[in-house]
Amino acid sequence: MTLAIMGAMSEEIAPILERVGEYKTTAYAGNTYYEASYKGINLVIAYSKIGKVFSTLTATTMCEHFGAQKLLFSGVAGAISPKLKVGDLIVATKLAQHDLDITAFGHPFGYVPEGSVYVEADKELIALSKEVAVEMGKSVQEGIIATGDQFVADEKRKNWIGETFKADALEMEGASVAVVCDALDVPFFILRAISDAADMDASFSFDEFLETSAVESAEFVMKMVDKL
Ligand SMILES: Nc1ncnc2c(CN3C[C@H](CCSCCOCCO)[C@@H](O)C3)c[nH]c12
Repeated sequence: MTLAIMGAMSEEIAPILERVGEYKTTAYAGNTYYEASYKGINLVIAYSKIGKVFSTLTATTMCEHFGAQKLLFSGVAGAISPKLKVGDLIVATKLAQHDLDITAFGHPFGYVPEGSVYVEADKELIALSKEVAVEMGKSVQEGIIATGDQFVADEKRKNWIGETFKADALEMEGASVAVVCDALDVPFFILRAISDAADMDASFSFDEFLETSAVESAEFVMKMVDKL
């Protein structure tokens, strides 16, 4: 089985590469892909670079060019739910694009014809994450994640996203990865560790907690890989 492990920033996959140890590096389509054999599983690892377009390219490449049959995303996110604090983990049950807007034609935010506002993550992988959470003694929240091509650092915008999509966290890649994997029939799982509260202090919090939150998420994802 070929398994894709994806992040958006180098800091999000660095802990994965460190854990894997040895890997083959391939330059392809403006990005770098790392392949490794890990406990009998062929891994393809990459960070996409920031945003929905780059993450669409990487997720598609991992599936179509490297033959990934499942995709796990590990990274950080901004909290919307007040229950989510820095370092907390959230598993996406479904994801939406908060900056997709043709409401001028009467459609809901996040919707375009022949699409859907939400894309649901793989239930088996979510169930596996619940097992890992118990084994690790970690409380992992499940919720809706909203994705957009903006680093959100504004209480008003954050709350609008939360109310409009009933979202618990926000980031910049998950929903585009979801659309790709859903279209290609590749089971996917999106895990994020909170790095900030998407408010006026977000950029400072993000800078402070990116690395530690990225490790939190990566360690959890690798425990899932160990059980696949
Ligand atoms: N509040 C927030 N709003 C939106 N997304 C997030 C995320 C999730 N990731 C982090 C990263 C955004 C960082 S852009 C700045 C990078 O600086 C690079 C050096 O200048 C992008 O890949 C999405 C954490 N907090 C967020």
